[in-house]
Amino acid sequence: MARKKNKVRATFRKNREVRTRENDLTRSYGDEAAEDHLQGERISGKGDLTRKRTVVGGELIEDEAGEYILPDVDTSVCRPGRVLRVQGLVSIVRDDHGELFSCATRRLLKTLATDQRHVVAAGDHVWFRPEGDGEGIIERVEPRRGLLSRTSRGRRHVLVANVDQIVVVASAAEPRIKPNLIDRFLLTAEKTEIRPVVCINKVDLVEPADLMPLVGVYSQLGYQVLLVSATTGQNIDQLRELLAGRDTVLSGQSGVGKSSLLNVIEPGLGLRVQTVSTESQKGRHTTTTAELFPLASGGHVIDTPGIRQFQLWDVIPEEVPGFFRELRPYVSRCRYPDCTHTHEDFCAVKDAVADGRIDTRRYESFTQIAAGDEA
Ligand SMILES: Nc1nc2c(ncn2[C@@H]2O[C@H](COP(=O)(O)OP(=O)(O)OP(=O)(O)O)[C@@H](O)[C@H]2O)c(=O)[nH]1
Ligand SMILES: [Zn+2]
Repeated sequence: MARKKNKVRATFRKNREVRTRENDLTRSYGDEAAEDHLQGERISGKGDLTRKRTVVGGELIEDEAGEYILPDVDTSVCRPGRVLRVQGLVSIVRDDHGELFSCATRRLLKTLATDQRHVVAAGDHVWFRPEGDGEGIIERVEPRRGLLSRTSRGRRHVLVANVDQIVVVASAAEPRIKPNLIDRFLLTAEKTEIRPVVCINKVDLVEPADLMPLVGVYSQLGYQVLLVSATTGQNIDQLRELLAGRDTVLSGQSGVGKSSLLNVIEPGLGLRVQTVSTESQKGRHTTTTAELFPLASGGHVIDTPGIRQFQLWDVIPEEVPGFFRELRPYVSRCRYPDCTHTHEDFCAVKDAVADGRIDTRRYESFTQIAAGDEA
């Protein structure tokens, strides 16, 4: 019988130990579980390192050495799958052949979730035990990366896991292009550390040359920029290629053409996307149930109204400079360690703006966001 046992080595670093452990556990079981683990048994190790051993339901989840042990899975009966969406206690899991299963979650894993939140999130890679009739039991959740989450009542709720990229969609016209809004979307993408791509749609409505200065700024910052038109099909192949085999969140202001782009990339998919949007009209800003839509080319697009508009991530003013790529090299060179880079003298950021090393418009975006101004 094939048994699969995985050990994920937790990296310990002085001072960052607790955070690192939180991240490690978060990747695997979600934040709520992580919080509980951290309240668990602690054993002092060398220096200021603190180590603990966690046992849940009689099963060892983590040993003193910080080895994180995933539950055993009997691979002769269990199958790998992907969670497309979570509906209450049921997760819709798609196996490698595209077959769908309504899965409950094994009790051991549930122990790791606390009160309201499910331990399984949309996008999770799982091992599940098929139980016939399109049903199954999730036995194990693989470690996560690329998380989109939301904080509610002081807890982080994972909306979707294992996202590869965020495509920030803007439109060249109707609605007119709003660079500051692109910056806001990029900032939230930077916060998640998921690769952002800028996609400007409706280029059929403008002179391409008019977009070049803006495209130049983003390209220089290292962002990939695509100029497309859902109407004429311009560069749609490029966008299709970008989505193939990856898990992508499409976000952007309402009306920029996200649904239209998905429709031309994959007819039929758009229809389903429409259904989701219509269903969620009632609670437009509160619906956060993420759903993965498999693409014929492999990969998925992830759609939820909340994620589309990107209103879920709160950013505190002090972290804003870190999310502007071009500001990062300068922030540590200001005279005052708590420099806000707005009104201070001897500010390396302002100096860089003054002599053109930082784009003025981007700097203005930065000051607006850091001041907490509405878009
Ligand atoms: N001229 C032009 N119009 C487009 C293009 N793409 C979409 N549109 C139009 O823009 C409008 C909005 O498109 P949608 O696809 O609904 O926009 P959306 O971003 O999905 O909007 P939400 O669902 O509200 O988030 C529709 O009337 C489309 O026909 C394009 O490339 N060129
Ligand atoms: Zn400064």
